[in-house]
Amino acid sequence: MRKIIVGSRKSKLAITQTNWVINQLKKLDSSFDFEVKEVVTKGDVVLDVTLSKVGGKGLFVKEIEQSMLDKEIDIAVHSMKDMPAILPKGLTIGCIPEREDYRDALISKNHIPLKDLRKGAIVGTSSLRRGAQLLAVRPDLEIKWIRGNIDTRLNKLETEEYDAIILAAAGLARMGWTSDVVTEFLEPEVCLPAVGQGALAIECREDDKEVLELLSKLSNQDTTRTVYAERAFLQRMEGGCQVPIAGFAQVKDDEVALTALVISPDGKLIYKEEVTGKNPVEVGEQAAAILTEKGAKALIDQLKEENIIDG
Ligand SMILES: NCc1[nH]cc(CCC(=O)O)c1CC(=O)O
Repeated sequence: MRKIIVGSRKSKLAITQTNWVINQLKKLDSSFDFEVKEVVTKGDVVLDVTLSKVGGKGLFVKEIEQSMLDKEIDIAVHSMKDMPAILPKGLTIGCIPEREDYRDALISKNHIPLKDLRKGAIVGTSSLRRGAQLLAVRPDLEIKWIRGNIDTRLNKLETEEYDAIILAAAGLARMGWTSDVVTEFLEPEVCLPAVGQGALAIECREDDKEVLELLSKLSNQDTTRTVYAERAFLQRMEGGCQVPIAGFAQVKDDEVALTALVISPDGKLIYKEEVTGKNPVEVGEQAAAILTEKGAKALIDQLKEENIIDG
């Protein structure tokens, strides 16, 4: 019986996601053993530094990918939104399971909703995308950088001067914490999610036929199509986790409907477009072309030059 070695980061969320995937795979096919191997990533070591200053996207996955190429591990479970647009040679996304809650969630002291937060309230987030979209509806808010794992951030809301923080609902849901902590779910009209938010990516070696066949059983078609559209858009815009770009797609009547957004960090300049079509990658590329035409790419390039975001 083959034992599949599953690489995982050490955070509670990473371990929870990894164990969830292993349990699903065991239910779908009982002919494999599994072992979890913890890998420390650069992203975990530098949690206190602003992510965009130390290399942004890819920080959480690089070491894991090297272990996979070196055959120390066979598969790895990642949050899709932490995945770089382009994978290293030899590796592939073996499957994308069904998406969890895609929304961002507001967690505030005394459960005060967004519209009732005091004037000038301090909101903690390390995401330009979230900060910009909040400022678009509440320009008076003060966006303050916050770093750390989900549990660290929830702790900082209690002990530091934040009035509220924003976290992905999916992470909270996977940890089983949603009902205890969430004040308000932010719908995509208010805060469009990050590309891939709420979805998982299971990465493996391209030539590992046995693992690919196993993983295909956990694939979800709608999620795969929507994530492909979102990532095609992201790739064309040359953005990353630390760029104020958002993209969220849903399947409607067998078509993929993608809403794509590029926004200035102060929330004042908004480029937004909805594109629908049968072919996910074409939908994403078309959204990128339209936003580029409107001037969104110029904004991204300008931000890069000003060094506000990582190149
Ligand atoms: N940026 C970090 C990150 N990467 C993935 C998740 C969990 C949610 C998901 O799987 O999309 C989180 C936490 C958060 O954004 O609150």
